[in-house]
Amino acid sequence: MNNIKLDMEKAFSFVSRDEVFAWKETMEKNNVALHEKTGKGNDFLGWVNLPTAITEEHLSDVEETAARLRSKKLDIFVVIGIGGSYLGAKAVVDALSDSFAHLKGSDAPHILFAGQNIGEDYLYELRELLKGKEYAMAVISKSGTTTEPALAFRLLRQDIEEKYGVEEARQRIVAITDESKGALRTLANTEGYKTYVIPDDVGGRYSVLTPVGLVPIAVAGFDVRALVQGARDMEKASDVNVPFEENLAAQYAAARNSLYKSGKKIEILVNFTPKLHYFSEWWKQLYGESEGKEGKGIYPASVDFTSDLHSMGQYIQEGERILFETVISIANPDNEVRIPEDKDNLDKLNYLAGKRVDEVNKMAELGTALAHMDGGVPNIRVEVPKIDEYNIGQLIYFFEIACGMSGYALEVNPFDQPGVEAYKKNMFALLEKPGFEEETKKIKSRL
Ligand SMILES: O=P(O)(O)OC[C@H]1O[C@](O)(CO)[C@@H](O)[C@@H]1O
Repeated sequence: MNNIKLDMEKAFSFVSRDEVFAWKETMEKNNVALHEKTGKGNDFLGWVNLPTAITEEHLSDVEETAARLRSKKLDIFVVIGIGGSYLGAKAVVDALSDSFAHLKGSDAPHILFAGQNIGEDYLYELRELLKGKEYAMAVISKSGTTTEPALAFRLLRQDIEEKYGVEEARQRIVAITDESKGALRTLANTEGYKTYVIPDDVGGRYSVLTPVGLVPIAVAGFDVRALVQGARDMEKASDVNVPFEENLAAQYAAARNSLYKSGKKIEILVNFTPKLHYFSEWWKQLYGESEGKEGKGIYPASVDFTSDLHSMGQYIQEGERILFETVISIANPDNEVRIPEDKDNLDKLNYLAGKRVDEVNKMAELGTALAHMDGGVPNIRVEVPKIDEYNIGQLIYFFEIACGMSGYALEVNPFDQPGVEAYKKNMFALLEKPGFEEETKKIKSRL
């Protein structure tokens, strides 16, 4: 079953339906290359069949770990990781959580993140907070050597061992990393932490349905089975035997490539609910790292509407005409709020009395799409019935498989990220990391 609807009508006045559908053969071929592992980066395609490959035992194991940790009556579960080892869990947990859960208190621990930045104040304040809280943590790094999470884990590991003692700390740390390589694997084996493996053939940005995402999402109290089921159903709906005319992910990949070729260099992922803010951050890494290389690629940006209509709205309406929008539209919010009558009507809102707030939001969405279209910004709409585990699982796989097909259409390897190394090399040289002596000399001569 496919719950997602794709509406490209408001893009078709910029690139015709025929132009988009002319990608049929290419996208079908690209989909086969992903499934048969014959294209570029084919050693990183473990995510393609991941949803259907996830076993019952694996899901039970993740749920047992989550239950064991939660039995410690945690206030906070800290997830240490960066990029793909952070954004998937953050996206799903934020989408599914009550916006004010941290102030309302609940049975589930609050999920906080570390190692996703090198902000000294952030780390200081987090450590101060944790002193007075019950907590446990997951440390997530595929390579096991990324500086940001390694640094955060070095600090937080010392703290947790000091607070609970080494033995109990071991019971409160889960390590999610490579099966055999990397410093984190070595440490986890030595310490006897509960560990999960990030498969070799699944890159960070495609790893949300591995334990990288599933463990934090389960600890937060969400239904990982429904999430995986949503992804499984989208895996089926995007399979190679599904023709382009019915394969929405292939159509989305085609539309964005048509728009790119027509000069629309920036894709803005738009939401109309703040719950999806981090879903856009996850999507940005997925598309940015996959496509932005060899001097090519659509630049993935994002906005939260209607908030950002009052900041970025001006540029989108009238700035440089290199933009298109992809709107994730949620058909039904979880809750109902009706606008009350007001006897004085000073705000002149009585014409809305009795209507749901979502009706106003939906008209803002439609009005924005029409205005932006009139202003030269094509609009693709991805409609999802509601935000829940199942539908988020569908969306995740939809964007992943579309990204693979789209990256191949750009003729890049969508599964590497060589450009990320440049900053690391300079940072290590500047920090005088052993082994970087030559680079240190060179970089210092530039300062
Ligand atoms: O899980 P790791 O190996 O710590 O990597 C984290 C992130 O760093 C990158 O390798 C580069 O940003 C991403 O691709 C990845 O998601």
